[in-house]
Amino acid sequence: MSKKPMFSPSLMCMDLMDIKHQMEILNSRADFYHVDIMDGHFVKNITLSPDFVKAVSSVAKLPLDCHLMVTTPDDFIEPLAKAGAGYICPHAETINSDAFRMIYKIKSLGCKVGVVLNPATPIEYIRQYIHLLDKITIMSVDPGFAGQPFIREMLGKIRQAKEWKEQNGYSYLIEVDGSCNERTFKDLDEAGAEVFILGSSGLFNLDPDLAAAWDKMKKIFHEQTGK
Ligand SMILES: O=C(CO)[C@H](O)[C@H](O)[C@H](O)COP(=O)(O)O
Ligand SMILES: [Co+2]
Repeated sequence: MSKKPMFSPSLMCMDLMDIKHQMEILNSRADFYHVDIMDGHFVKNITLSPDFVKAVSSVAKLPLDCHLMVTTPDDFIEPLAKAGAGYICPHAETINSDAFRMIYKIKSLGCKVGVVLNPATPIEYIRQYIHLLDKITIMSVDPGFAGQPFIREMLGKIRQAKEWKEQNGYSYLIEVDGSCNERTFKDLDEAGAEVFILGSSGLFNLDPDLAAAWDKMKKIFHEQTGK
């Protein structure tokens, strides 16, 4: 049976002058909100923050899914849980020395836990704890910026995540971050992606009216995947 795709608009790609109105439109359409948190160190950019999560939590009717592009994710876990994060997702590259401690800490605060993999990081890197995760996110661009070209080599990593999930009965969601749009939906879906993070090319640039942009995105997705 073909699974229903899930969509997660990337809030850093929104019109930041119009956040409340756009979230009201997306509340009844999307499945998650993707919140990029960067520290200017793990990646050379600075975007959203725990304060942002707190500010939008009163409007958000969907889980706030926090993608931590920071060198010291431990510093962000409690502030994010308090701010209303639904999922807290550090990068695998930043938790090698305390992965299990970090995973259990996130769960103990009542949040779901995800881990994000850079394009250059093999999926084997998270093999020892993958069964504990609610979500794995495969970056299909190097992290830090929106609007970059898709890295096709990531399709094999998505297939591997799907194979392990099916073989072992794991429950993690398989999510893709980076250049999910009309050029990639078909290949991503065939490989096994379940959650598609939508940035400018996948959603926000499709139409100045966000409800119309959403309909266009859904139409494109359906034409390409039959879903
Ligand atoms: O993590 C990210 C970048 O480091 C993001 O989630 C971006 O918002 C996302 O990549 C934006 O989507 P795009 O289609 O790649 O512009
Ligand atoms: Co992201």
